[in-house]
Amino acid sequence: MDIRVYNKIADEGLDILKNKGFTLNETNNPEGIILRSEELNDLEFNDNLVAIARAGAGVNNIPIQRAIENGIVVFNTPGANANAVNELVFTSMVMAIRHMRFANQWVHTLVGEDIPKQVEAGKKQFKGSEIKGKTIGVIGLGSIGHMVGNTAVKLGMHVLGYDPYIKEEAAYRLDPQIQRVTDVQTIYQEADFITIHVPYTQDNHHFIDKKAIDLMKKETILLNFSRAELIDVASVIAALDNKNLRYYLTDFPEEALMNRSDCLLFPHLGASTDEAEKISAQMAANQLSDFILTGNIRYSVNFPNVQMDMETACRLVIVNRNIPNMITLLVTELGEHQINIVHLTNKSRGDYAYTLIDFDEQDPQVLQELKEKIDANENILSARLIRK
Ligand SMILES: NC(=O)c1ccc[n+]([C@@H]2O[C@H](COP(=O)([O-])OP(=O)(O)OC[C@H]3O[C@@H](n4cnc5c(N)ncnc54)[C@H](O)[C@@H]3O)[C@@H](O)[C@H]2O)c1
Ligand SMILES: O=C(O)[C@H](O)COP(=O)(O)O
Repeated sequence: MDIRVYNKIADEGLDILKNKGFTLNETNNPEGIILRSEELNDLEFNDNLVAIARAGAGVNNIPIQRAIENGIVVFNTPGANANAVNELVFTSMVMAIRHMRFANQWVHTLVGEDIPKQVEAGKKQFKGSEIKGKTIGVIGLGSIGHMVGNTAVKLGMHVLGYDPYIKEEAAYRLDPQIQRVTDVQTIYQEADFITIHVPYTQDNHHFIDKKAIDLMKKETILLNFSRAELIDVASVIAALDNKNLRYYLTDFPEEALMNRSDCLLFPHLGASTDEAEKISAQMAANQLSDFILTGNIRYSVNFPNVQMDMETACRLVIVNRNIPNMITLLVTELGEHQINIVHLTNKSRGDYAYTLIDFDEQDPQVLQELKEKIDANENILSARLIRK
């Protein structure tokens, strides 16, 4: 069993894979892929590939729809790097309004034995302001956004939160002082800081565009630690130029933003901490290896959670279209091969469904015939046999 590793995945995750008997990067036909931000949208899937695990949150670098059609399960690691991003968001806000970039640069220019005196004389040029008492608008209240909102409350900010798709468990985690708004325009019109924490999809390209920026208060500070494509940078630059926006703080630099005193640019550092890299790699490795070894699914972005203890000699793992009669078809096929089903579970999500069937048949010829029969059905997107 081989896993293709892209990007710098923490050793703690790779060790999990090795300890479970996987090899890393040894073949051109791996069963699984583990990655961070590697762009895979044009990747041609190899025959053995059954799963892709993203050690991190964003999956816009993975061709999810094409993966589904090939029966490939895609995972991410919700929440694993949320605190790292949360801390960077507030660091960047304080850096901006306390002029820390320029203050630090200035101090490094000082020479002579009277530096303390020069510091006291020169510090007035860097007088800043505080975030306490200001209003922050948080767009997206998931793993990162809810933490940002809660931290902002603790720092004495007034928090407006917007997330029409928030999951119930995320809503429970929100500090009650966060004011939920049902219209994102309220955030544009009222916030001093606006930070966006939503996944990038084709539907929300330039989520924050000229129209949105035109609604913002003069001197708003805009933060983007989610994805470059969520924000129309040309409109950001125009608003910075005419002082309608005060600062743009982002993890996604591009040429047009370079060398501006009103931008703080970071090299996509949100998740780059020892802690986040370790937890993300461990979660991704566990999800990927469990799926390959048992068929169980946790935290997939394109399939439902499915967990069933494997107590039999053999398990059939099926990805199929979510249409009538699929279970009947599978059960009939097993019956025709005189196979007695011990456990069966089936869950669907949208147009696709996932089925695990446990039984004790071990005759390789019978199993091979069964798999070929099932594979031949056009509504079965993938079929796999796992032996204990
Ligand atoms: N800079 C970094 O290094 C870094 C690190 C982690 C995540 N990210 C980015 O941040 C994104 C969010 O991460 P997360 O872990 O919080 O994800 P998440 O899935 O936990 O939360 C996303 C939230 O956005 C909400 N949402 C979706 N569409 C929305 C819309 N149109 N309007 C308002 N809310 C909407 C969802 O309901 C969900 O609550 C990731 O997809 C990734 O692109 C960047
Ligand atoms: O979506 C994410 O998790 C972040 O953008 C982190 O990306 P990285 O793992 O490449 O640092």
